[in-house]
Amino acid sequence: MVEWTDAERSAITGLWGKISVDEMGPQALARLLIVFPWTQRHFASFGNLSSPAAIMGNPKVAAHGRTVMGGLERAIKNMDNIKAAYAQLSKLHSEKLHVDPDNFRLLADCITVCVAMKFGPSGFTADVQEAWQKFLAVVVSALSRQYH
Ligand code: HEM
Repeated sequence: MVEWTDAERSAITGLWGKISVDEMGPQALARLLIVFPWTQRHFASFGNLSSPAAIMGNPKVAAHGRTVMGGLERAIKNMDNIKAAYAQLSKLHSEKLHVDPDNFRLLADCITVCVAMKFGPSGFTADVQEAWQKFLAVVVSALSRQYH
């Protein structure tokens, strides 16, 4: 079981409170598809992904970015049992969507880059970064749990 200090909890929930899912979700998913183009193969039904501009302007990318980022709310609300909170979502990504679990970490890193750019060094301090990356590592591990 993951232990959180009070300082980590407040850093994570404080940062989450400032994050706009509608802004960060589309940015992070677009960044994933641009920087790691092999991830595009899961989104063949999304239409035009032929260039960074096409990806950033694609409304289906934006909508799914909001879905994925909104999915983090579940972990925020279940910080003491993230594994159970994501059991179904892990099964979906493994058994139905066949997403390679390495990609979870790539998306987590894209989210962190977008958040760091948004809040800068004064908002995204070293302490906040450490707690946030621990949080995303737990999310990634929980999502990878149902793979075998
Ligand atoms: C932080 C990591 C991730 C989270 C929290 C997450 C969350 C979600 C959520 C909440 C859904 C909607 C599930 C539903 O409709 O019941 C979803 C669907 C999906 N996810 Fe993820 N996801 C993550 C990473 C990824 C990655 C890395 C990929 C592929 C590279 C991916 C591919 C998909 C696909 C293809 C769908 C279905 C899209 C559709 O057809 O509507 N996910 N994900």
